[in-house]
Amino acid sequence: MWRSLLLRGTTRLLQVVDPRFLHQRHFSSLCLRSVTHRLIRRPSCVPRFHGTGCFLAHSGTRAFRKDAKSTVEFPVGPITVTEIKQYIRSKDIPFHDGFSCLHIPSIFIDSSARKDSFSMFIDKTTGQFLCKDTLLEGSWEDLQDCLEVMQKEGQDFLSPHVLLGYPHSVEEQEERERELMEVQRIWSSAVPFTDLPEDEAQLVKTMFQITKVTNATLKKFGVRVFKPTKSLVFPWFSGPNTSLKGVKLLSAQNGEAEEVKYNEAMVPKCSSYYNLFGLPLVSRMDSEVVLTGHELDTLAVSQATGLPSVALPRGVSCLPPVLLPYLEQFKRVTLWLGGDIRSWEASKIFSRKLGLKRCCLVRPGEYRPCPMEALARGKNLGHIIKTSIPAAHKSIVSFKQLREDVYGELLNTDQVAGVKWTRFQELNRILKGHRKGELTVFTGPTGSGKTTFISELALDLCMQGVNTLWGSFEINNVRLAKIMLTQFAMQRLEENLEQYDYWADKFEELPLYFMTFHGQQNIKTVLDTMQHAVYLYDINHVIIDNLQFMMGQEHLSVDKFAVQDHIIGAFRKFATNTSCHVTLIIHPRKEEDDRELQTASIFGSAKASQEADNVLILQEKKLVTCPGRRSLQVTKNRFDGDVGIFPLDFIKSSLTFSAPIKGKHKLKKVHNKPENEDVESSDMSVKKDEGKKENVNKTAKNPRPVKNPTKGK
Ligand SMILES: Nc1ncnc2c1ncn2[C@@H]1O[C@H](COP(=O)(O)OP(=O)(O)OP(=O)(O)O)[C@@H](O)[C@H]1O
Repeated sequence: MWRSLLLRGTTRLLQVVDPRFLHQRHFSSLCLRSVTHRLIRRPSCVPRFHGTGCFLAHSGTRAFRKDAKSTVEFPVGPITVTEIKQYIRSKDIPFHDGFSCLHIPSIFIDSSARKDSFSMFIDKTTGQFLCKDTLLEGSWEDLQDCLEVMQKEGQDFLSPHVLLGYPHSVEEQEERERELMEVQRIWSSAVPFTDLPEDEAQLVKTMFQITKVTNATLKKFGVRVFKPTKSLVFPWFSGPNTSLKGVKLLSAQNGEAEEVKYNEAMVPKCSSYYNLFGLPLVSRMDSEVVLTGHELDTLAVSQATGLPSVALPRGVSCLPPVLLPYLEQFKRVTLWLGGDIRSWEASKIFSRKLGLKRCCLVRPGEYRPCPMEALARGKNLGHIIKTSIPAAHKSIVSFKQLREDVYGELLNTDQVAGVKWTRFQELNRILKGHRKGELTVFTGPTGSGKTTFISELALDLCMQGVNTLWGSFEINNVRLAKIMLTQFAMQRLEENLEQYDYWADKFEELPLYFMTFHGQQNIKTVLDTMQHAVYLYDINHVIIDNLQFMMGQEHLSVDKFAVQDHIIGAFRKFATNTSCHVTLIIHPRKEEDDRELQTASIFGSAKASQEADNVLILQEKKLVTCPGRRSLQVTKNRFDGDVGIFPLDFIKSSLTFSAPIKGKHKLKKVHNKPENEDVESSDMSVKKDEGKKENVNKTAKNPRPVKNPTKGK
């Protein structure tokens, strides 16, 4: 019996990996082995599914312990909720149809001992399950395996202890124990806020700018102070006995204009552990919750309104599906994630996962800052929550409904323009930033450095918290990660191997994931994988290198343009539907060597440039004096129409492209002429009127004090 279960496990493919795997020399075989070892994770050993699949790879004398937070074991085919329901019905299991999950009685607890009769949750999108009583988690296939076994054996529950023999390496076990000890050490040496002398407590509150938060609130949420690092400690409790599973340490630093800047550290590492802050204070009877993006915001909401409130562990960067079961009991979820556009965008995306119908969103704005600021400014938080807007989308709207959105965009021009690159200022100048939901088409001559350049472009964004998924079909993930790591460290690591671990550790913390496809792929499989990764990791940027690998071989002679158009259309739709930015690398047609590429050089019909929001071309002018010189030309920019070109110098040791020394190349303005007419490859050319840009920035920093009659009522 077990043999067959394990064999079945081997058939599952690992299709998305995160960078922490990429040091491994025998990646795929190890992954498969880890799947065969494991049927379901045991919480005592592996507290969450993010920690599953840990394994060891040895290379010479070095050993890498990999914490497989984000391996995704795909269902053999994507599962639908109808299929899940059909299967469960076929096993005569009763279920409740929840918002994001189906609820069934736990199969790991004897029916006579079940406290809550429906304590097991099956994610409607992925089929992953979580038993809240035992904290067991697993994939849809795992669950099916369990149910088949139960049926065969005629049992009405399975003992987790018999079932879950997952051998952990000594190193893994030690690491886990170390982390738990560290959690305990911090927690026990931290001082409960209310035990601090009043003057010290006031000092801490002033430092964190939380003077309006009462001691009673801090006590209620169990907030402590860790003196050695002058940090606030927020506990994460979970499990049936509400035991301490982790802590978040928050330190405060004075930023510009007397604003406080917070730094966070988490134990266990943030990438391997997720929990909702404030969960133990939620009663089983509560049917309403306010979801915030920060622990301090949860304190503010709770104190000011008395409403149940929980905080997302990693703020607006993600809502891991593993947390969804804990939010199932609420009939109304108000998302108040912060006071900026990023929080607003995140709340719209997260509400899809939570079920639109029960979600209400607090729209950020002058009168609705983040909850802690609202408390500090004496605002009526209850009113703000009451007047939050339903997330459910109406297909026909009037301007009355849109006017707040329009106002928000006008007020926050800079944020609306997207995430700015730190390494490519010229690109900021032309494109203004990297925005959600757009499609960027990128082309350039064969071997000109497209992959290398896009790698750095994406890395820059990823380093700023843009959750990134790579689909590299041409070069394998190890090579790609090597390029990215070199660009990250900005040096030739081959010559500085002693620094490898230092950089690899930092690199591991990036929200970066890789699809494990290689060579020709079916577009549907790729899109399903992307969809799945967006759901699991809130991916904001997908890079596809390159489109030709989805074209298939057999149809090429039939109508390759139609195939390409179809693929581009599918990526366009994906970007729009998921609010995820897709960067698509497309090979150009064969051009004459001495001619610059233009939008029309993109292989295929005009569909690519029509569908794209941005078209970027890596121009290669073969100069004897400067052979590595490239230029990046933006030939389409739907956001504000600015197009232009600027030079890129290639630094071979770090594989990076940087803007040449200032003064060497003068900025050249061009009019918005048809592409390529005014291109001089060594000049930086921006069509834009610079004065206009200055104004935009000023507006963003000092918003017009126009009173909006619809606001603040
Ligand atoms: N500006 C440059 N000057 C010289 N070499 C470069 C430059 N940019 C990249 N390279 C090197 O050229 C090689 C090919 O680069 P890369 O794979 O990024 O090109 P590509 O355009 O993606 O190729 P392909 O057309 O095959 O997809 C790599 O070894 C890379 O380090």
